[in-house]
Amino acid sequence: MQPSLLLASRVSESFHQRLRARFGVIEAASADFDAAVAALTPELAGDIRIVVAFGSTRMPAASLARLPRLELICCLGSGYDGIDLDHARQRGIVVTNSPAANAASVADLAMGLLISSVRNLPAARQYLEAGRWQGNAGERMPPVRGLGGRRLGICGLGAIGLNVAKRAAAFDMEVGYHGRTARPEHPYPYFESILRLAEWADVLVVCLRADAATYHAIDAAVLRALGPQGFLVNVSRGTTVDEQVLLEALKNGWIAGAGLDVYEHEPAIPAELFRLAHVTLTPHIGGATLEAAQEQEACVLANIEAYAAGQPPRTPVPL
Ligand SMILES: O=C(O)C(=O)CO
Repeated sequence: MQPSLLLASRVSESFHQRLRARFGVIEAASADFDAAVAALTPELAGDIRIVVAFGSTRMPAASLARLPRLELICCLGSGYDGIDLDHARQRGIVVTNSPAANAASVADLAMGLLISSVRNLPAARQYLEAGRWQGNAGERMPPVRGLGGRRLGICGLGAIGLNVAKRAAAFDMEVGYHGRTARPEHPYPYFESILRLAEWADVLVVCLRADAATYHAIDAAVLRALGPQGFLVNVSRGTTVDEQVLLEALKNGWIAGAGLDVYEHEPAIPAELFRLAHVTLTPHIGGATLEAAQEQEACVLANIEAYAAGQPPRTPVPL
């Protein structure tokens, strides 16, 4: 009998077919992992050896415990913060991610959010909708400072951060960064803390891995240091930013605006954010390009094939 695999996130048809060729694929009956696991009969749950899902899928110990023969969790994407890693470690469950597979895609979106923020795209649309664009010589939206020459502070110079830096250079921006360690092999100035980076930068782009060390790394002090002309873009995880403090900052003009793809309690978004015209919001679509999906799925397949052949996983995450 083929080992069972629980597919908890949407994937391409070709990937689905390849999984079906080797495993008994059980599709999650709900977009919520807990509900999907709760909906399985004990027999089905007892057969599952592999879970494939986006790494932001919340997989708490209580649900993982209902899969007693689980051996491998493969994350589509770079993050794996949704998984109770202590539980995985204690049970010897191997966890893999797809490092760098979606870095270009996420960096593209970061630039999109950056341009949208700096050039006021949500407000521009509202301006049109309100019928304020009248005649050729009529009222125009006030000019703003362009991107060229602005200082871009990257929090986290991993694969995504490096792709952001490359794109920013094409926009004639100055790049600096903060990360766990300095990376002298890259030409950008290193700042010893996010606070120092925020003092220097006009725009902060957050590309941090979510863990205990980066929880609420963007706090009141950082936002105040970024200042009333500054913008925040977050394409990493919502937990890296204190969302309540960010709301205060946006409402009270501590910063000029924000572009957000990720939220602290996804998929819930504070309703107040929708009322702010200087905020661009997207529903965690950083990695949602066909190219990224293809690379992520190839990486998951390589890990699953190694597992099926009794070999070490290709891209395990540290447990
Ligand atoms: O790679 C990931 O984990 C993502 O969430 C991309 O947005």
